[in-house]
Amino acid sequence: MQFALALPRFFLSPSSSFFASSASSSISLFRRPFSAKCATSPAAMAYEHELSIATKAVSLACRLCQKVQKGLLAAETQEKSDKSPVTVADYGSQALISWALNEELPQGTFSLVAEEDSEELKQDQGASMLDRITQLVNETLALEKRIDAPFLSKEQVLLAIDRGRSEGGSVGRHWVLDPIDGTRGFVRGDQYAVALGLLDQGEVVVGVLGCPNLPTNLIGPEALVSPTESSIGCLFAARKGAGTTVKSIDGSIQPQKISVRNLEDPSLANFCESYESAHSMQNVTAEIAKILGVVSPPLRIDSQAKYGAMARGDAAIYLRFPHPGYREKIWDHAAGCIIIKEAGGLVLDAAGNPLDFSKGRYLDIASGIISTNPQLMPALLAAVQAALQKEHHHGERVHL
Ligand SMILES: Nc1ncnc2c1ncn2[C@@H]1O[C@H](COP(=O)(O)O)[C@@H](OP(=O)(O)O)[C@H]1O
Ligand SMILES: [Mg+2]
Ligand SMILES: [Mg+2]
Ligand SMILES: [Mg+2]
Repeated sequence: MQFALALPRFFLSPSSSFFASSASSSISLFRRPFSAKCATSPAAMAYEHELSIATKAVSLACRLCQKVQKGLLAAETQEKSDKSPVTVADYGSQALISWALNEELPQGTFSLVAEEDSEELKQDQGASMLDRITQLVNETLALEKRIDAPFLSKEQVLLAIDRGRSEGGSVGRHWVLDPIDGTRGFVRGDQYAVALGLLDQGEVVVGVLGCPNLPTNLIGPEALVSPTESSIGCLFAARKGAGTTVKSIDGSIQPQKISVRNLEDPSLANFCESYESAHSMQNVTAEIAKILGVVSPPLRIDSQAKYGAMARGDAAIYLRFPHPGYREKIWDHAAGCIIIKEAGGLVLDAAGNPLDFSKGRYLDIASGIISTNPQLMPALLAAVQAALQKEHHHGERVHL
């Protein structure tokens, strides 16, 4: 019988689970999932193992990113062909998460849709960057304090990064990774997120957002001023049907259930949007806010940290209206989308359709992504249509 081929490696040999030996409390979690996955498991158990390994992989990557952000040197940042920045931390985070998930999942089953690839690193000018990434990955793995901490070669690092080339789609399971979302914020010393999701048959069923610079206290207009109690670094986690939780990355705050703001009067709402004005048309978002009667100033933060912040009530509305021609990628929204949905919110395109993650690496939407609670959504959709009509009349190439 060829049974063993289908078994996860950690199941065949307990010591081969990377995470299991680093935290004794996790051992039982890592041995349970195989039976949970193969038996007809109750809905409450679905994706529990996947959420657990995703949380651990994202925590590991956050550690690497925090270390790099503290001492980022110019030599550690590159410009991609589309002029966007990429750093040693983007590559290191992708390598770590890809490697860790592949270790934990049944052999041959791991499919990853991720933002980065190793093309630039394989060029002559990428050699020193690859050395640094390999060093960072191994230093981070060693911090897990395993006696037999693995050591990855440069080739293994490149291989792990390039596992992210999957096209995703509507069949089977695909992990979706943005190793650093908001690289511009990361380089600026601001907000960024490590964003990992899991698609099953085209639907996002698990999402984890590590936001190492997000205060654990609320940051919206109703934030209580209690600076002594706030720590920095939040990890949001959601799985289908089980709600959304947030905990602190440093372990000082245990996971707590969170929900979006339960607000019905749009004039009392506030909204969040990109920090980078090039990523979203701020004249359109200002017009939408005006139509709704929103008076609070926008909360502008980089990355999917916006989705996390909204899921715990920092903002009641999320608005994103890229300039015409921009194509949204699934890794920029997959984790954030389930974190909002499981916190009771809705994420739609500007026409009111749910986001479809089953079409490959891109989201196939005409214009804009919006999010709020179900009570406010009808008024928001009406305001969006009115604002887009107005833009259209002013001659901007806005798709309606
Ligand atoms: N012109 C543009 N319009 C909209 N989004 C853009 C953009 N250029 C880059 N982005 C995306 O915006 C993401 C950051 O999100 P936000 O605007 O919410 O901070 C970037 O993720 P990366 O930083 O992972 O490349 C990138 O995918
Ligand atoms: Mg990028
Ligand atoms: Mg991104
Ligand atoms: Mg990125």
